[in-house]
Parts: sequence; structure tokens; C-alpha cells
Amino acid sequence: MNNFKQKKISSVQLEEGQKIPLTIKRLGINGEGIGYFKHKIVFVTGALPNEVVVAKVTKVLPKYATAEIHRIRRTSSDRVSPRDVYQVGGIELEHLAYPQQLNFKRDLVKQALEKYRPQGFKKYQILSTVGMKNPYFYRNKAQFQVREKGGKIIAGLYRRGTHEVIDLPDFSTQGLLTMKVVRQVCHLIEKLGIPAYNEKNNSGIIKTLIVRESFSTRQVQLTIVTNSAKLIHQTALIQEIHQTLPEVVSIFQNVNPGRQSLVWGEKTKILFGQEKITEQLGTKKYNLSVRAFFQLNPQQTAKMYQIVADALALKPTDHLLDAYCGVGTIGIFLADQVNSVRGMDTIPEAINDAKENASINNCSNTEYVCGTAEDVLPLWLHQGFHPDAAIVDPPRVGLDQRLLEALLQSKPQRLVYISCNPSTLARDLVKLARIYQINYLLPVDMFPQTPRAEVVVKLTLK
Ligand SMILES: C[S@@+](CC[C@H](N)C(=O)[O-])C[C@H]1O[C@@H](n2cnc3c(N)ncnc32)[C@H](O)[C@@H]1O
Repeated sequence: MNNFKQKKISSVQLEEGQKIPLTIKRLGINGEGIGYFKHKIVFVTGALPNEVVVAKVTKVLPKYATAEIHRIRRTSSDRVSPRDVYQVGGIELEHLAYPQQLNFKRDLVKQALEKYRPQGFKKYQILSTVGMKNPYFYRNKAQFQVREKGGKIIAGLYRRGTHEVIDLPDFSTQGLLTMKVVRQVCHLIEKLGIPAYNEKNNSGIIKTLIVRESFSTRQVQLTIVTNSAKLIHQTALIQEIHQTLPEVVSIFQNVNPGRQSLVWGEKTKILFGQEKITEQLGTKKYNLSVRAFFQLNPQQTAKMYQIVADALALKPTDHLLDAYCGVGTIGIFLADQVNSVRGMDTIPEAINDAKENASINNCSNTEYVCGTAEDVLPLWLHQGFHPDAAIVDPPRVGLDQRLLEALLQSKPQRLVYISCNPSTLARDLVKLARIYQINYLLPVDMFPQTPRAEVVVKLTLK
């Protein structure tokens, strides 16, 4: 009844397919242009601020509508020709000039602060976003769906909002080696007649190719995700990959049967070569196991870690906390500058990798524990651990309340918050700003051409 009423109210003004004139006021957090039609907010994919467009409504909901561009009447001077013409995710801002993308990411931080209003927020220094010289070909990992179309094997991403796979023979944000491997493996799958997955009938074998390249060693790790445990022509496929793609030094099969929203299934087995590939950031080496999280943009990661080092102004006597440590990347990067590093993460494989990475870099002053930050830190504090400096690098949900309380209790003198979500960051700063001075917020562009923003915040105890 309620739903029916709401639909009626919203359809009074707008209908799907209707063409409406709109002036775009600003960009939303997902990179869409925002305009208002008779006070109703309309998100227009691909539209830019100050543009006047005729938009075609694609969906009408009680609180907002979505639309696509039918025609641009007045074009923004910041509009550029995108290199990619595909309707897929990961390139939402490719039509916006890069300097404006960087401004947009800084603005997202400002908007989040204005929403949550942590103490003194109007005086916070939000620095200019650190961008890339060449904001393309930066992704070290491709995760492409494999399908058959018109007798050809294709690999790519889903068309926005659908489950139709769009073939991507090239993709400007993707590392060139990852693309080369995806295309050649598709060619071999086709040549050997291995059936690609068919989502409609839940038939076929090869579902997804996950390709990760090391930018420093040029080694490639390939995972073939399959619908069934048996991979027909496995020996021939591996042999051909080995012969034609010497960069691929590690091949895994992951079995993920049936229609799944998750890409990875439970079982992963090695088919060829070594278990791990090696990446290098600065002078430190990192061995990456197949499921381990590693930053997707190594070039910007190295810059970001240097920014973190500068913000922490570490001393040889410092005990450093690396909360949400992943495979230990950042703590190991900084281990030479401090007395000790302690980190925790919830993924056992990541903690094993962190220990191994500490060992191959001769960092004997590190300790890694598997567990949630909110459980482990209070325990360590209870045992007498007192961090002088701390890094928190949580997932998008931000800091757990218990971890926040533990931080407020332990009061590390210098704190760096690395956030991949300005909104949860601003929320968490409300508590942290009670005892910390917010020295600056520095956005770092880890994902050019997308609306995703990463921010480094320097905090010092008041
Ligand atoms: C954004 S990543 C940061 C990884 C690492 N600092 C790096 O730079 O590569 C967030 C990490 O937090 C871990 N994680 C998620 N929830 C957690 C929790 N409650 N406690 C500890 N770690 C958690 C994830 O497994 C992931 O490795």
C-alpha cells in the first residue's frame, strides 16, 4: 500500500523514458552529475557541473531519479574525450579533465566534513589531491569475466547495472601486461575449445580470469576461476600459456561452482609455477600470495607511504602500531625508522604473508597477530604496550567503536588515519578530534578516472 502510494506520488512528476532539461549543479559521490527537476534530485550518468543537458530518465524512486544524457545543450569546458567508450565501472570520471578530477576528490572530503562537523572542522587544512603524472595503465590487477559471444571468447566487465559482459580488448586504466595476458589466455581458451561459463544455463567451465602483475619484477600471477573442479585441456592450456607468456610464473585454479555473486570460491589449487610473485615498493620487497590484498596502484602507494612517513616524523625509539595491516606493507616500509612495529589483520593468510615479508626484508622488530583491531589493541594495551605513533588503515566501514575507544585510551602522540571513504573518516574524526589536533587532510589519487578517494590525515595529540 505504502509502496503503491509512493510510486504514485513520484510518477506525478517523472516517468521512465521521459526527456527532461536539467542544469547540472555538482557531482555526486559516485561521479554522476546532479540536477533538480521540480525539486526532485536527478543523478545523470556522465554529466558534468555547469552543463545543460536533456536527460532521459532511467529510474524513478521516491526520493530521487536516475537518468542518462540524451543531448548536451551546453558543454562544460572541463569535458574531455574519454579514451574508453565502454559502459562499465572503473572509468566513471574519464570524461572529466584530470585536474578537475583531483579537485573533485578534495571536495568530497570537504563535503563529508561539513556533514559530520568534527570539532574545529572549518579550520582544517585540506591539501590538494596528489595525482599521477600519467593517470592511466595504473591497475596491477585485472578481474575479468569470461564468456562466449558469437563463437568468440570474450573477457571484460559487466555493463553498468546488468550482468551482460562487455568485451574489453583494451582498457586505459589497466596495466598493459595484465591486458596482454587476459587477451592471450582468451585466445588459447578459444583455440583449445574450452567452454566459457554461461550464466543463463549455469553451464560451461571458465568464469573469470584474475591477473595480477608486479610492476617491479614484471612477474604475473594468473588465477582461472572455474564452474567445475575439472578443467578440460588443463595440461595443454598450461603448456601454451607457459610457451607464449613467459611472464606468467604462477597459475592457480579457483573452483566457484554455480551462480555466485562472489568471484572467489573456497578451493584454490596451484596448477603451475611458484606460489607467490614479488613486488617492490621503495627498497622493500613483498611476496604476494594469491588471495592476499595488495594496493592496486603501486606507483601511488609508494608516494602515499612516503606521505605517511613524513606525517609521522618517526624516531628510532618509537613503537609503531600498524592497525589493519594487510600483508604488512606499510609497517615494513617504515620498520627501519622505528624501534618496533606491531600489526593486526583479520585474514590469516595476510598475517602469514606479513610475517614472511618482514623476514625477507630482515625486519626483526615486527610482530603480527591475526584478529580484529578492536579485540587485539585493548589486549595489547592491557599487556603494557604503549604506541608512540599509530597508523590506522581500515576498510570502507571505518573504525570500529571499540578500536576508537582503545585509541583514545592509549593516546599515541602521532596518528595517521588512511581512509578510503571520506564519509566514515569524517564520522570517526568527531571522536578523534576531542583529543587530537587535525593537522591536515591530504587526498591521494589511488584510482584515477574513478570517483574513489583515498585520504591521509595527520593527527597530533593536543
Ligand atoms: C584498506 S586495507 C589496508 C591494508 C594495508 N594497510 C595495506 O596498505 O595494504 C584494510 C585491511 O583491514 C582488514 N580488516 C578488515 N576488518 C578488520 C578488523 N576489524 N580488524 C583488523 N583488520 C581488519 C582487511 O583484511 C584489510 O587487509
